[in-house]
Amino acid sequence: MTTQPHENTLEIRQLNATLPNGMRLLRDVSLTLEPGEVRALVGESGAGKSMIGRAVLGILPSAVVHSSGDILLEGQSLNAMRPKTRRSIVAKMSALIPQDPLTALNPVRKIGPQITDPLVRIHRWSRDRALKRALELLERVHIRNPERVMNSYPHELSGGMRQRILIAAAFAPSPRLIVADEPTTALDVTVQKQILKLIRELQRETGTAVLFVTHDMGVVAKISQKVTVLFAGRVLEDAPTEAIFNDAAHLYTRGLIAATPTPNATAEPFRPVPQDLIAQLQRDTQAEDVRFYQGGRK
Ligand SMILES: Nc1ncnc2c1ncn2[C@@H]1O[C@H](COP(=O)(O)OP(=O)(O)OP(=O)(O)O)[C@@H](O)[C@H]1O
Repeated sequence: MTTQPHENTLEIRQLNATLPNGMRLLRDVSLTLEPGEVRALVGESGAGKSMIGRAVLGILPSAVVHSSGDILLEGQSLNAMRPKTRRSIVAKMSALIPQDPLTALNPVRKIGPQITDPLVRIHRWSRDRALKRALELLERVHIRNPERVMNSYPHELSGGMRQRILIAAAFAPSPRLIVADEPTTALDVTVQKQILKLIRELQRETGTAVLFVTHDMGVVAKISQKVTVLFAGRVLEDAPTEAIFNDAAHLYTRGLIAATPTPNATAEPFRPVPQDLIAQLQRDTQAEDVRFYQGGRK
């Protein structure tokens, strides 16, 4: 079966997510992700980065109500689908590399079936094919003695190894889209570098489009071609990574870049994003909320 190439692997159109108390977590978020592209979602804690990733994967917290917007995977509107179809399409086309590899793995199951089961259940592969692919991917992510690791429980492995396993599991079915949600945050600095390198290499080899959630502009520079900068669930800036670093349009983006610690000793010292800028953005956000609710949108 041949499939038509689509311009965008992912398209998010004016996505809003609101809590029942009216708090807006996502405000008209729109973005696109082309095949083979890495887009970083960046912003400080609480900006809504993970919420976007979760919305795409259909795993928003139950407290969140969607108020409007749509998500398209290879041109197919997820809103237009029945929930069961939507879940099946999303599971077949996408995968998650989570922040915390320990909680993402089932502690009482061996590693092997945790990689192979989704390949059999969701992708309808034979057990043999799934096993072969799991071993191949474990080798690719530099796991020594993959047979032994497949037979181990998560607690028998280091945090770095567990994250390699989740990367192998995410790439195993060759998904069109991967959401990587701060995949290096829970790891120590040297392991972080290796994991980032591995995701970059696998992404380039497979051409999988990646939505990469991070708060770290250093990571943004290393991994992405495009960047969406978020503040309080709102897109402040959307631009190619090079443009963001050379000539960011928004003061907040410049603040984030200046606030990134650098190993270069001659660089300017670390400066947090100025408080008056944050306060101004918070006022803008509140004013926007007033307009939103006065306009009768819910
Ligand atoms: N389960 C939940 N129920 C209700 N609100 C939530 C829930 N999880 C997160 N939120 C709220 O949604 C907003 C966005 O959270 P989100 O996790 O997307 O932020 P983030 O940018 O990924 O930040 P971080 O880097 O801290 O993970 C925050 O205001 C947060 O308090």
